[in-house]
Amino acid sequence: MDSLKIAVLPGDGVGEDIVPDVLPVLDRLAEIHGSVKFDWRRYDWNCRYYLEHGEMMPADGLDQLSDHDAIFLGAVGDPARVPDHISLWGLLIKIRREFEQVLNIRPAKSLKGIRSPLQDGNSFDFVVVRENSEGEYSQIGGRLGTGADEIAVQNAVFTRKAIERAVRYAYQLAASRAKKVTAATKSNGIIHTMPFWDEISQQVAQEDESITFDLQHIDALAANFITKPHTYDVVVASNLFGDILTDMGAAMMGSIGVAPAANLNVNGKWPSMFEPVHGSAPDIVGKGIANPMGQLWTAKMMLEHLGYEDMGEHLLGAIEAVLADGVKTPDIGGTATTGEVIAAVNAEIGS
Ligand SMILES: NC(=O)C1=CN([C@@H]2O[C@H](COP(=O)(O)OP(=O)(O)OC[C@H]3O[C@@H](n4cnc5c(N)ncnc54)[C@H](O)[C@@H]3O)[C@@H](O)[C@H]2O)C=CC1
Ligand SMILES: CC(=O)C(=O)O
Ligand SMILES: [K+]
Ligand SMILES: [Mn+2]
Repeated sequence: MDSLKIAVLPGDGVGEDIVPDVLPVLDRLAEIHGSVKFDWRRYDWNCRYYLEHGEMMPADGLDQLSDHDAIFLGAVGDPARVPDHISLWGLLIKIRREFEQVLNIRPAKSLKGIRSPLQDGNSFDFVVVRENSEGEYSQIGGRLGTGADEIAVQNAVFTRKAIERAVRYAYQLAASRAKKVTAATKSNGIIHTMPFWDEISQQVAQEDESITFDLQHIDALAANFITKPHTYDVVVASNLFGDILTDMGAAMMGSIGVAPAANLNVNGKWPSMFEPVHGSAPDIVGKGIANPMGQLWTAKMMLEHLGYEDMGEHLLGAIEAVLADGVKTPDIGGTATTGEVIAAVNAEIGS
């Protein structure tokens, strides 16, 4: 039997409320399928660790993580105690960068049992491919001066290699879906990087004419998400645009608590990392009402990535059945607790 060595990082906030309780569901799924078992290795690296040690993870933290089949993470951030740029860049973004998890794949679709805030919210199904290694999230820049003359400069970095990689991945994905790729741009306002993005994505688009390709300015695209969400299949976007569009996708589904994500390493050198779209939700932490669906659906993406598609489908089926049954946390209109939703998914999985 295969054994999968998975690094488990609950992280902060609701990550700690959800992640540990999701693992037994996956163990049960593995037991039923009989072809694999999980070897969970927990790492409690988070803002508490930072306050004790002055860093978000040990100096050899990445070394320790490198030796796993995947990383299963909750969320990072405790903004009342540690500035976000320190906590996120010290753990989450550090792992994404150092492990070359260059793509962040974030599906969104209408789900039975959840009411979308959209008027036309019952028939959308799209995936955002977010460039995850560069773009607007760069460490290049700085601050200068004081008082009224104080300034800050932040440089965005775009490379041909990363743009081609993201658009090609979007194309591959679209080929197995509705054969449509939309690239998010803003070349009418950002005059160096975004025309570069447009040019390269159009070049990649020319390689495969079986896919419909469209460039849309991010402002119009955001509006279209609201008014005609069913017109999207695969959306490819820079790091910042993809970050924003995927919180929108989550909201369109009914709550950020249900949205999953995969940070993919595509060169096979390091593990990929699976974490839901949401953050640590400090406003609801410890109340037992955090929605675990996003973390569960994220687990489905991890299983799929590791080659256990059947287990992933089984899990997603159970998630959808529980939603349709109305076992829901308050963010999606229910009264169930985190634990009750997880128990319902566990029961739905069968034995
Ligand atoms: N990938 C990550 O680890 C991310 C971390 N963060 C960090 O998380 C902290 C909070 O950030 P926010 O901007 O407030 O975003 P957030 O995603 O944590 O919360 C936004 C809103 O969604 C709700 N929410 C989030 N997850 C939920 C769940 N599972 N069930 C029900 N409701 C849920 C929260 O209660 C809040 O009202 C910050 O430190 C931020 O930097 C934010 C986004 C992503
Ligand atoms: C940090 C953040 O907001 C994200 O990765 O989605
Ligand atoms: K997260
Ligand atoms: Mn985000």
